[in-house]
Amino acid sequence: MCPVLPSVAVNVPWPTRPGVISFPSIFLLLPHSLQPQTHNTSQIRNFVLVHSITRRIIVQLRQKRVDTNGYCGRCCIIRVGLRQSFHHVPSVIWGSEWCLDANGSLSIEKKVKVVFVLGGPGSGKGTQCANIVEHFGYTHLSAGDLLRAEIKSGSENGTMIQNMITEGKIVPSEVTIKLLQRAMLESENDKFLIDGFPRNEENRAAFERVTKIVPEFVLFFDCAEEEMELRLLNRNQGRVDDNIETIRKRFKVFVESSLPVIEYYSSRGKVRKIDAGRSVEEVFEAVKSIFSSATVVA
Ligand SMILES: Nc1ncnc2c1ncn2[C@@H]1O[C@H](COP(=O)(O)OP(=O)(O)O)[C@@H](O)[C@H]1O
Ligand SMILES: Nc1ccn([C@@H]2O[C@H](COP(=O)(O)OP(=O)(O)O)[C@@H](O)[C@H]2O)c(=O)n1
Repeated sequence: MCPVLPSVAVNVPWPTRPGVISFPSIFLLLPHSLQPQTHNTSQIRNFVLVHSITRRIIVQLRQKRVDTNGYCGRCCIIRVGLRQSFHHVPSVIWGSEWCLDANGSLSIEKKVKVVFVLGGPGSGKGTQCANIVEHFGYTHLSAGDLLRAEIKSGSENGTMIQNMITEGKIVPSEVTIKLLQRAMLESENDKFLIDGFPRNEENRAAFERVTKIVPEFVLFFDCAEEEMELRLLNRNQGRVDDNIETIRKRFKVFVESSLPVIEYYSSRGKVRKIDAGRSVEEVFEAVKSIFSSATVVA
């Protein structure tokens, strides 16, 4: 019999340490027979730790039949926090790293390496990211793709996101950052190309404040507007924003809001600028040399 999980409202706090996605609220899934008030944690052998209880996780738990050691029936979820009680916690569950935080509470920690991929609309970010994924083992997270998927999912923010994209405007950081964080946590990889983000100062500052992640470097695809316009008009992906009116708005937003972000990182020596007006192959040659030397340095 599969465990029956109670629904739990979880308030997941923002992470607090540099380069680490940390969720101090850890939940222990236990067979009902081991109630929190009565159990001796050293006896617990049959459990799953999860960072937050989402519908997706509940479905996964049910499918995985976590109750594998002969326990059956109801399960309960308790919040735990004592370091000494959990010395026998296995180190890896579902590909995430687990450890104790500075306060001695259990947390999921996932150290991640991030490269921001920036450039005007149509500069070739997505095209080159696909190549980088293939050659350098990164996971590609396109902020635009995540936002479009959110619209499709029927999310309560869907209409707002749809309107912003149609107008070429930038979606509030909170929404985009949550999508990026979720995607990073759900991935088993620890190296991410974040494409099309941060797109303005608010995106940049909020991401840094919330995740404490500092990018390894920023890949900047520099391309003339005329070339980008031609590429977008020929992109042919049925996007609502690839029409001349919205394209012009996006160019304006790029110059006014995104270029200052690139300048910010440039003043900190983080920007690797590439002439993106050349052929896909030539651009990728330049990209390769940047990633090859970044790998050597790391
Ligand atoms: N170097 C290039 N030369 C010509 N066309 C390109 C080049 N890079 C990308 N494209 C094409 O231009 C369009 C926009 O590229 P894309 O990678 O989607 O840009 P972005 O992600 O920056 O908006 C796509 O149709 C793509 O096939
Ligand atoms: N950080 C981001 C990235 C994209 N977006 C929205 O998504 C649209 C498409 O972004 P995209 O990165 O997929 O495509 P390009 O404009 O780079 O071609 C943008 O014009 C914004 O409306 C956003 O609001 N915030």
